[in-house]
Amino acid sequence: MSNKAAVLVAGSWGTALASVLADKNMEVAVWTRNEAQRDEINNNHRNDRYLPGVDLSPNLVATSDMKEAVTGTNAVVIVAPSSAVREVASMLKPYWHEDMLVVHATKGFETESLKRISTVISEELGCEEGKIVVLSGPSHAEEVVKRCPTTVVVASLDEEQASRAQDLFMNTYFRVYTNRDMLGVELAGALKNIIALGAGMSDGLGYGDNAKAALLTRGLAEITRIGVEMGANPLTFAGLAGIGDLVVTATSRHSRNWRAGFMLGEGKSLDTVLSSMGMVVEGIRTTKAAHTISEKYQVQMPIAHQLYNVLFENLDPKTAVEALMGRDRKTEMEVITLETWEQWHT
Ligand SMILES: NC(=O)c1ccc[n+]([C@@H]2O[C@H](COP(=O)([O-])OP(=O)(O)OC[C@H]3O[C@@H](n4cnc5c(N)ncnc54)[C@H](O)[C@@H]3O)[C@@H](O)[C@H]2O)c1
Ligand SMILES: O=P(O)(O)OC[C@H](O)CO
Repeated sequence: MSNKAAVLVAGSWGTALASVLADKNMEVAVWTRNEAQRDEINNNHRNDRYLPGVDLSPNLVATSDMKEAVTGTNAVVIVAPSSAVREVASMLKPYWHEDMLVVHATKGFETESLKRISTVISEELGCEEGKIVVLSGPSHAEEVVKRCPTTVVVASLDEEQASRAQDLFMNTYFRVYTNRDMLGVELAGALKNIIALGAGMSDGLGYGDNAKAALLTRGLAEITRIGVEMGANPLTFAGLAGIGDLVVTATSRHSRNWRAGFMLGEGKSLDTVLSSMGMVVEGIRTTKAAHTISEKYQVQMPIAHQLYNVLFENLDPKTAVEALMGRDRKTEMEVITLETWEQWHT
């Protein structure tokens, strides 16, 4: 692999992943459409809007020219918001070649088509889905740039591509595991943001740790239920991309999803919340996607359903909690067992 990597785009997570690579003494080109941001990175080694107060490595160079960003590299990392992935991948297309490792670190779906991000990228590049790797797991950009110990998972339909991605990113503070279940890793990374919104909302309403533990546990149950129905391995949801990322997102003030939920719980409107964030809150689009997916697969996702009502049907958050607490009596053991999953897949 060449010693140069390209990262498309320069938001919080793109800049943090670029820093991981720069710490491995790689030459890293970060592509951004924003020329002021490009100049700030190149002249001041800062990206203050997205990572305030962080000094970036001089190995990290920004450019607004896609050709310049990706020329001379066979490792490209796409870290655009889900709403922009198709557009960014289409800009990469003229420079894509068979030997290029393409890793994406976006957590969401293409809302209109309900496609996963790896599908969107492979469609735009005109390549097999096995050429794409997803990187996911519990990882706040703010902690990665401080070199706090962090573990993530990379998954691909092609294990060799996943190993290449593991080699690319692994360093002393950034530990990378592989996983063969790309579908499960992508679903877990996207869907946990809904539960993080709900956990923030619960905190904003003034509810306590009992409520949050309930949301995390039952949230994981509904993520696993839909994931297994769609063909994912249930064990993926017990791993870094599942419970790991759910915990880090739903319990941390770094999380934009948790913060947005908190403000909604305090009674702020969705418009007010969005205009004050200034960064992507993927859980909002993902709640819409999950609402449609749960209907399509006829799988109950009660927490996502109530979040949908709060976000898009003006339901008062407190009433949403009452609706969740007042559901029909259930047994806890409805989550599909590994045995059942294996029977379905043999
Ligand atoms: N921030 C984190 O800690 C973190 C960690 C893991 C995964 N992620 C995921 O990474 C993805 C990106 O999140 P982020 O935190 O970097 O977002 P961000 O809000 O910090 O930055 C988004 C960037 O995308 C750019 N952008 C938006 N639309 C664009 C377009 N059409 N063309 C080109 N650039 C465009 C913006 O200008 C901005 O620089 C999300 O899916 C998120 O869930 C984030
Ligand atoms: O800040 P959030 O809520 O987008 O979450 C960031 C990451 O997904 C945490 O792993």
